[in-house]
Amino acid sequence: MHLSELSHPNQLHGLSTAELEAMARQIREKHLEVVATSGGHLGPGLGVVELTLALYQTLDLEHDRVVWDVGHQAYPHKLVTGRYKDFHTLRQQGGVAGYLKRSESRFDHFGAGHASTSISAALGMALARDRRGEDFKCVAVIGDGALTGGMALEAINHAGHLPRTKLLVVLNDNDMSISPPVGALSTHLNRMRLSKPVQFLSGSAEEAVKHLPFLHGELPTELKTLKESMKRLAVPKVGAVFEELGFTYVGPIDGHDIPEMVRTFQAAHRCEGPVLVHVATTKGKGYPYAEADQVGYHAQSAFDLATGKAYPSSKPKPPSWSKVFGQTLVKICEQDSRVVGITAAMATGTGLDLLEKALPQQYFDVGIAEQHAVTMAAGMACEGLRPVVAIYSTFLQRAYDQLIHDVGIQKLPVTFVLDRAGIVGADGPTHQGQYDISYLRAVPNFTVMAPKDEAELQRMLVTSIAHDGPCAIRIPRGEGEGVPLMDEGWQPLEIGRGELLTDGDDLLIVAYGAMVAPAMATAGLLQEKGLRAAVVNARFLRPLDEALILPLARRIGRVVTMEEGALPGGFGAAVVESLNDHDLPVPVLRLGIPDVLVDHASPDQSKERLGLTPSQMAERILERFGPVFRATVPTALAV
Ligand SMILES: Cc1ncc(C[n+]2csc(CCOP(=O)(O)OP(=O)(O)O)c2C)c(N)n1
Ligand SMILES: CC(=O)[C@@H](O)[C@H](O)COP(=O)(O)O
Ligand SMILES: [Mg+2]
Repeated sequence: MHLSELSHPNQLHGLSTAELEAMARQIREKHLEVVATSGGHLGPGLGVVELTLALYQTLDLEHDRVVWDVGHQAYPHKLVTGRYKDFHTLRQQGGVAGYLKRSESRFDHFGAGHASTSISAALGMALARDRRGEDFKCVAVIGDGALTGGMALEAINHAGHLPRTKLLVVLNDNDMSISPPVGALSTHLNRMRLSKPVQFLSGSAEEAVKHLPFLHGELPTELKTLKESMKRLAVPKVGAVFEELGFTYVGPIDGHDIPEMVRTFQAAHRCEGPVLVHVATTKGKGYPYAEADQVGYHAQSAFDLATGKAYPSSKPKPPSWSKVFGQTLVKICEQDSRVVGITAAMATGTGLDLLEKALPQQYFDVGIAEQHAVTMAAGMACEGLRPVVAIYSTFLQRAYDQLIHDVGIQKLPVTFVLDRAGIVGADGPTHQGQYDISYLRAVPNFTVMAPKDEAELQRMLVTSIAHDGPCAIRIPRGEGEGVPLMDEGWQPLEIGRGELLTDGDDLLIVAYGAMVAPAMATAGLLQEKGLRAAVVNARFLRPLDEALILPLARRIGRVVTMEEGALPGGFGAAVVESLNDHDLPVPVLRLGIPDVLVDHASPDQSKERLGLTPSQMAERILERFGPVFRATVPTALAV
């Protein structure tokens, strides 16, 4: 059977190993073709092709549940659950999502995108199953990176305490997070995988004796048993950690050996209580470039399959916000040894890999552990360090209590750089940096700011590090505005002071962060209609520059706010509240992300859909204030 004929994963039942291996080749081919064409996560899915086929051959997906952790590795899952023909639309507007999505398929039993949630969800399903007296398998497939997330360990702690709750946890151990994994757990997992006895006992025993004629290429049962018992005795049992926590541990087994996995999963399904099957895989398996550069091929934009290289961009791009942040922080750390950079397993994404290379002693990667990162930074700040925590806006959501409880209330000098703040695009709703303006507004003692461009980012960084209290700076995904940058000597900003970029009497536009450039473009379009708008770069959400904004609002009488964030509780709401608190009944048009989920699409497509392009914003302004403009600005709109 060809992959394209598969409409239900149960069609995998009864296929021979050879047929499954042929299917594996077809999955890899499709996976590579689509990701090379439109970008996406490459290495993770290539590593779980055989795992997916073997696991699904032992499950009845009409009844059983499978929860994939993160879901970035689940392209093979999508290809064997009826989405082969649409797979070319991966991560495109209206197309197949890049993560599991309950609304996309009945085989997507739980959505994700953020790591370390799968065991909790699968355990919840198992407990519900038992309460309802039903009988289906519940399986969580979690990576070694995601296993470093606190939630995963919380779930293991709970599941291991329920000896009669059947649950299968498949640990996909490819010895990689996005970067090489960090932490004691990862070292422990590796001890089993890499120890000499297991290496000897794994494949080499068969190889060593296969040529002996009387063995006919087979390892005699006695030697197999001996091998197994030696394996179990000769190396520290990595399973002890899980077995002491109440799990039956099996492994590590070869995650590319379909028959071995089928046998093991079938045996695991017969076990009572929680079972953990430790599967050793290779991230990027089957594509040499991805195997050789597992960090670089975790995720890729469109690339040439033959060379593995990204297509050259048509015109030179300015450095990304993340790169400017990373480079600037290196310079600051060189001049001030109190300053340290902290990432939660996102060194390359945040630009902190530059600090790791330049000043490793001032760099910390805590693994996928955002809560720990925040509170560790708080502890560092108590002892005189100036920690800079770089976490994506969406992933920082996971450490909200730590922001309040450990940093804000104690007013500790920690700087947070929220990368990917705003619309990120193809990663969709779980990854949009949509909520940080709202969720930071209420956190006590925080100074919250957003730069209009990379030069202002540099100034905000030095301002934050010098400030004796917590600060948060949000920056968007992708390349910056391309403004000239200084190498050092950045002038700190006055906390709470915005800037008037251009004055005008017909309208006041107050823009925040990455919306300042679009605000200026919108003002330009309005000027073509005879309208002169004042534009303020707010710079600060907290404290808001009321001394600048309120007199302008009072004089002009019409306000538009612009933010690349959720409108509920966002920047515009802060301006409205300020006007209200000062009894200024000035009409405000708030432009931003309404109370909706922003699905996967390109950032430009999403902005178009949300009415956030300069031309759309100009139209919306004219629609809202048109009558007033006609009455008070006769020359306006006449053009
Ligand atoms: C809470 C959270 N923090 C960070 C990330 C970013 N992230 C996506 S995949 C990944 C690495 C996951 O490693 P692993 O679970 O081993 O999966 P692999 O990529 O190796 O298949 C990280 C850090 C995330 N998705 N969720
Ligand atoms: C799966 C995951 O969460 C990360 O790989 C994320 O997709 C990275 O996002 P960026 O591509 O914006 O760094
Ligand atoms: Mg991994």
